[in-house]
Formats: sequence, structure tokens, C-alpha cells
Amino acid sequence: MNQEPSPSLNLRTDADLVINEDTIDDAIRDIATRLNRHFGQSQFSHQNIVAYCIMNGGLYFSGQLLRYLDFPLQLSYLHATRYGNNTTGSDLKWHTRPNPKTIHNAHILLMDDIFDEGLTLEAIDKECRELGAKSVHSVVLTDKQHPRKPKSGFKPDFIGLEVDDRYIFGCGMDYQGLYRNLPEIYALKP
Ligand SMILES: O=P(O)(O)OC[C@H]1O[C@H](OP(=O)(O)OP(=O)(O)O)[C@H](O)[C@@H]1O
Ligand code: HPA
Repeated sequence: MNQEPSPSLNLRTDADLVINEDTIDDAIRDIATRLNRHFGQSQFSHQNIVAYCIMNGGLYFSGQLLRYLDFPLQLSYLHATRYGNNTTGSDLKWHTRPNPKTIHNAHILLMDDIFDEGLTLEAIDKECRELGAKSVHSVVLTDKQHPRKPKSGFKPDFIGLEVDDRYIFGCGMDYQGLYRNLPEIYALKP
């Protein structure tokens, strides 16, 4: 059951600052360097590269990352959710699916805020492959450290930061629909 947003979270008493802004900025620049090296290879020149922001959580990270990417790309978005305003995930619901014409024969880059249990990104990756993408890569700002990952072994190609197995928010990630705008990453106190 969805809960109403709770504006009463006190960052100082209810949460721990787990990653500061400078560390996050450095990680984003480092990911961009790796992506520029990868997509700068000759096999991608004069190819159609489509970068998809996975809404809503991927918005902040995508915006920050795109500033540093130096290869030609088409920008679009997809929207699939599993958490709503809850702190545990359930079945994936698609709100905006990829356009088959955009995906066919394109190289796809999926950009998201967090790889948690991995089901969201795994499903989107699968959908893009089924629609005939030439290649599908994914990049996430954070990878939560726990053993509850996809059984298929699916994982993102590019990862910024590892985070502990706690509910986190900030940098695009919400707590009950709020706090996506924070430039640091916080974790709810246990
Ligand atoms: O790895 P998983 O366990 O599948 O979780 C990761 C996904 O969960 C969050 O999306 P959410 O469903 O909260 O939607 P939102 O981005 O709109 O907040 C996040 O933005 C990822 O897309
Ligand atoms: O820890 C999290 N925080 C915010 N959104 C999320 N979506 C999956 N895991 C998380």
C-alpha cells in the first residue's frame, strides 16, 4: 500500500550521510571517462547511440553524467517502477516502454540511479534486446551490496559507487517520493 509523502524526516536524526557530494561528483566524472573510452571505440563511430534515462530515479544521475559525455548520442527516457513510495520492491510496472523503431539497430545505454535487486534493469535490458538493439549497456550511480541479485547473473556494465545494504535516498533516489534533489546520498537509520 502506498503511503503519503512524509515531509517530517529529519536528516540529522533519522538518516546517516553515507556519501558526500564531492565523492559523488568524482564518481560521475570517472564513469564518464570510462564511457567515453568505451563509446569512443571505432565500432561505435557513425552508429546510432541512444541513451535512455530510466525515470524517475535516473533523472538526476543522467543529467549530471550527460554533461561529461563526449560522443554523439540521442537522449530519451523510459519509465518502469517497482517501488512506488515503498522501501521494498514488488512487480515491475511499465509506464513508458521503448519505441521499437528507436531501439532497432541502435546501441543502447541505460542510465539509472541504483542497481538494488536488479530486476528493473534486467527487465529493461531484456526488452531492448528483444526489440533488436545492436548492443545494450547499462550504467548506474550506485550498486547496493547484498546477495539478492538477479539469478541470471545480470549486472550493469558501468558502476559508480558501492553502497551498503540500507535504504538510501538523494541523487535521484526518493524516500516516500521526496529528497531526490539532495546532492548527497543518505541512508535511513536502521
Ligand atoms: O534493482 P531494483 O531492485 O529493481 O531497484 C532499482 C530501481 O528502483 C528504483 O525505481 P523505482 O521503482 O523506485 O521507481 P522511481 O525511479 O520512479 O522511484 C530505481 O530508480 C531503480 O530503477
Ligand atoms: O535504496 C533505495 N533507495 C531508493 N530507491 C531505491 N530503489 C531501489 N532501492 C532503492
